[in-house]
Amino acid sequence: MSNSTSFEVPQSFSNAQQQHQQLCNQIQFHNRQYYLLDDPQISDSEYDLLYRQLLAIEDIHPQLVTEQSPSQRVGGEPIKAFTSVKHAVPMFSLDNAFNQQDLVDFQRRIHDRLKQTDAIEFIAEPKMDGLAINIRYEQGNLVQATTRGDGISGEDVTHNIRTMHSVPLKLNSPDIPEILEVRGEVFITKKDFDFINQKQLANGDKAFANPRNAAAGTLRQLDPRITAKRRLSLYLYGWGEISADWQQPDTYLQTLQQFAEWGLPTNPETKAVIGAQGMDDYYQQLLARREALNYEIDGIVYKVNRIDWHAPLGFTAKFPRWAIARKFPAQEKWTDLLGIEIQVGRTGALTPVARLEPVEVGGVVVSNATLHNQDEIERKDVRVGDKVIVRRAGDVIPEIVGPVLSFRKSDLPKFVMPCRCPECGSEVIKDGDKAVYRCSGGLFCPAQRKRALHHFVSRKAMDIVGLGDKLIDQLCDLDLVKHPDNLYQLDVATLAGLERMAQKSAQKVVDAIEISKNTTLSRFIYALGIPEVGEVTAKNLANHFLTLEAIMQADTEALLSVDDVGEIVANQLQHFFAQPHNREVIKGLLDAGIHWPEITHPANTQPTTNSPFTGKVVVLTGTLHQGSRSEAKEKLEAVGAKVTGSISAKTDYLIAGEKAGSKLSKAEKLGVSILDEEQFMQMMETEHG
Ligand SMILES: NC(=O)c1ccc[n+]([C@@H]2O[C@H](COP(=O)([O-])OP(=O)(O)OC[C@H]3O[C@@H](n4cnc5c(N)ncnc54)[C@H](O)[C@@H]3O)[C@@H](O)[C@H]2O)c1
Ligand SMILES: [Zn+2]
Repeated sequence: MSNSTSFEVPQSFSNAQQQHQQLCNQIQFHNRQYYLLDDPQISDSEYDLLYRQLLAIEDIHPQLVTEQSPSQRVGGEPIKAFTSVKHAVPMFSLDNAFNQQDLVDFQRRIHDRLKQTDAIEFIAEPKMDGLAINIRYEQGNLVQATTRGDGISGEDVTHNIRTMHSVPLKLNSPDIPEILEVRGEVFITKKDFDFINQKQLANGDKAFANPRNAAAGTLRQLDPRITAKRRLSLYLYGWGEISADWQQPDTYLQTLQQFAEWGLPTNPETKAVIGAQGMDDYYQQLLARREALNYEIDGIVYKVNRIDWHAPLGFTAKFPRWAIARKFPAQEKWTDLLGIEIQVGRTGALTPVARLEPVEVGGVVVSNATLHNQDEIERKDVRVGDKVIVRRAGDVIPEIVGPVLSFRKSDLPKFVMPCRCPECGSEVIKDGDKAVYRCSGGLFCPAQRKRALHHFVSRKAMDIVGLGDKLIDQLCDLDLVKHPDNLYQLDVATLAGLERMAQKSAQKVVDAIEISKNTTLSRFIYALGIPEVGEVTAKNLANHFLTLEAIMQADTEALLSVDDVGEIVANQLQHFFAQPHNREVIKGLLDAGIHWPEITHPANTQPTTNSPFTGKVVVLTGTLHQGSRSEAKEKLEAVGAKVTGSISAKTDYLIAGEKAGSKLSKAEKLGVSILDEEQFMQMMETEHG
């Protein structure tokens, strides 16, 4: 392994020796957890760091290298439950490269040893994140399959390998060597990994930390029926013992191609590349496609393609000198979950955000990650105080995969959503059956300020012309406006002082604000921006209750008797008006002079016509040719129809214009009467005339 990162190696021999011993102990412990128990206690990058420290010490103090050092041993000892099998040819690990310079050095070392100067041809393959297997065929029959183990002896897992559909039990070609050992990686696809983990959790079992772990846990099962269920995959990338009389092709790539022709699974991504530049091109190209592959890879493996060069290059205690693995930046790190903070969004939605002990993942330092909502936290069961797995794949925002449960020493309390908004102290309520929690202080909450104001001035609300989003943002940023009632205190001088505003435009805005004071009750209700209360509901409320006071005082029962108001809407209304802050702002608006004409003939309680649409629930969809949908809606409402946005069993008519889509099919399914535009016009006209 190359040492591109340098560590402080103690100069005094006795200090170095002491530190070396500590590292050996730590690494041996983690090797056991990882290779034998399939239960790692630290992330791979943390492990790699320990390992590189060990190498750095041994580099400066070579007398510390003994046969027992983890640097001289491959993997872990075979587990006792399986029969231990000595490999005919040892199974090695791979040297690691962490950057392009390491690959340049790798090629230079090969040049030196072979006394070559030309760019070397390598084969490049994805480094599958699974575990190594040796499969032995005799006279074309699969006779044994073994794990790598400590490289000298492995575990006999023939019973499990035989369950894999991709592994031929018999090779049928006439040119199969008497003895043929093929080597490759047993792995689990991303899809199968998710599937297995869901099953594990559903059965109350521990989820696997990563696909490698799942593959190892699955392959090292005593009961092959479990293995068979979990769908292992295999790609071959090498060989062990092969009968000496076999005419092996000259190159690595041709040998793999021969395996493929015999029906053995090999990775179609495998390619020949030239020199350090070729290695880098392949690396970059695969790194860019990493997410799209259906299996996890943790790097690229390069091997000298000419087989006759392998012997002169030879092996170290751990790996061949003719191969190297360039690691991808780690996508997953483990870190501490220090706290869960609540962010309030523009719509008042509360989002829990994990505060993390800062950790570098995939090249950026991550100290926060969204946990989305309460359901997500419960599903993942993350708790403050946990060690959590943070993942950042490609350019995707970092996410928390889950806790490392083996680290949870004591019972940590579960997370609960606060019942008050951290920004404004208003009550927090759950959004119907959705997993969203929302601050109910819509008019007052600083987090919701801009959005509340944009909505307040919009055309269908208070319709304040000239008060655009950008101007509102400026007013908020300068703290000139906090709540909608502050708009009515703005004067020309203040507005004229703002960016891109002149005396004349400022005067126009002030005039528009003044004009907006004369409004209707339904517009006013709509302008308040109460969640779930759209234009239609606002109109129905106004027509039903006639006054603002009545709406504000209405109890659930009264609210439910209004058209279009269900339990969710009733709940939102009550919570909204219960907030003292919201009431204050409403009072401020009325004090500023907002008024509306008294409602004497509410449209839908005293319909003036007897159209076939009177009292009917109607939905509009698709493109209409005679005027817009909102015009059609006005006409319908004028004859006492109730126009709603979605099809349900209560819908009486669907008016379907051109290019009607899902609403049309839903109406058909529910047996709702469907009218085209012409039929609709006819029905409207005949009754009017
Ligand atoms: N978290 C922990 O506690 C812990 C403990 C021990 C080891 N580890 C991790 O295990 C790794 C070291 O394990 P290792 O010794 O098995 O080495 P390795 O996984 O880095 O590389 C060797 C292995 O790569 C695999 N491989 C995949 N594709 C290959 C290809 N195309 N050609 C050849 N080989 C291919 C083979 O299984 C081979 O045995 C490191 O990533 C280390 O972080 C972690
Ligand atoms: Zn709030």
